Amino acid sequence: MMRVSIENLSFAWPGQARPVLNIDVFSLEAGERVLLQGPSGSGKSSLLSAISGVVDLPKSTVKVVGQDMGALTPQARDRFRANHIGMIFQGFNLIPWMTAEENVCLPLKFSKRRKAQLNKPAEQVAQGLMAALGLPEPLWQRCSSAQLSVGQQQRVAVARALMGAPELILADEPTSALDELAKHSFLDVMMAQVAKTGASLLMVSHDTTLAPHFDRVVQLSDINKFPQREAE
Ligand SMILES: Nc1ncnc2c1ncn2[C@@H]1O[C@H](COP(=O)(O)OP(=O)(O)OP(=O)(O)O)[C@@H](O)[C@H]1O
Repeated sequence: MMRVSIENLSFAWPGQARPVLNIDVFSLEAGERVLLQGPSGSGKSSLLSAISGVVDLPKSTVKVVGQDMGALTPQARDRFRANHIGMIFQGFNLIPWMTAEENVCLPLKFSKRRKAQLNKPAEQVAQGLMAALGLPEPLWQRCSSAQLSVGQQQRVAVARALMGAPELILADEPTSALDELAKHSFLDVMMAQVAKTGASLLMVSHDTTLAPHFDRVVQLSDINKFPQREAE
C-alpha cells in the first residue's frame, strides 16, 4: 500500500488569489525516502501541511496509509496524524521546559497506537533512539530542551518523530543549521533509524548535496503546475 497517494490536489492559503499547489499525482511508497526540493516560497512546506492534514482540502484526494484525509473530521484528522505521522518541523517545536526524554516520549501521550508499538518501557525506547542519534546521555534528563544546542535539538526532534514507529515521517529542512560534515553524519544516523522502523520519509531541503542519502529526489516544479506565475 502507498504511504502517501495524492490525486488532483489543489490548495490555496486563505487570501491567496491562486493555488500554491496544483498537483495531479504524487505518491510515496512504503519505506521510500524522498527529498523534495524547490525554490523558497514554491510550496514545499505547504505540501507537507496538505499531506499531514493540517489544512482543509475539499476538492482533492490525499491518502495517507490508505486513509482519505478529506473523509475525516478535523478532530479525527488530528488523531490520525498523531497515530501515523511523525513530524520534524523547521524550528523543531520542542517543548522548551521539558527534558529531551520527555519531549521524545510526547507522541505517546497523544497516540495509544504508537504506545502499543513499543516492546520496552517508553523511557528505554526513547533513550535507545537518543543514543542511536548521537545525543549524549548526560543531556537526556538533565536539561530543559531550551538549553540544548541546535544540533542537539535536531536529534531530539528526530527521535520524537520516530517514537512508536509511525509509518510516515515528514521533515521540513531538518539539517539547515548544521555544517557540511555534521549534516551528512546526522542524515546517516537519521536514515539508519528510519530504515529500522520501516517508515517512509518525505524531507524538504534546499540542499542538493543531500541527494545521495535518498531513494528519489523530486523537484516540486516537476509535479506542481502553474503556481510559479503567481510569484512573477
Ligand atoms: N500558514 C500560511 N498562511 C498563509 N500563507 C502561507 C502559509 N504558509 C505558507 N504560505 C504561503 O504559501 C506560499 C508557499 O510557502 P511555503 O512555505 O509552502 O514555501 P516553501 O517552498 O516551503 O518555502 P521555504 O523554502 O522558504 O520554506 C508562500 O507564498 C507563502 O507566503
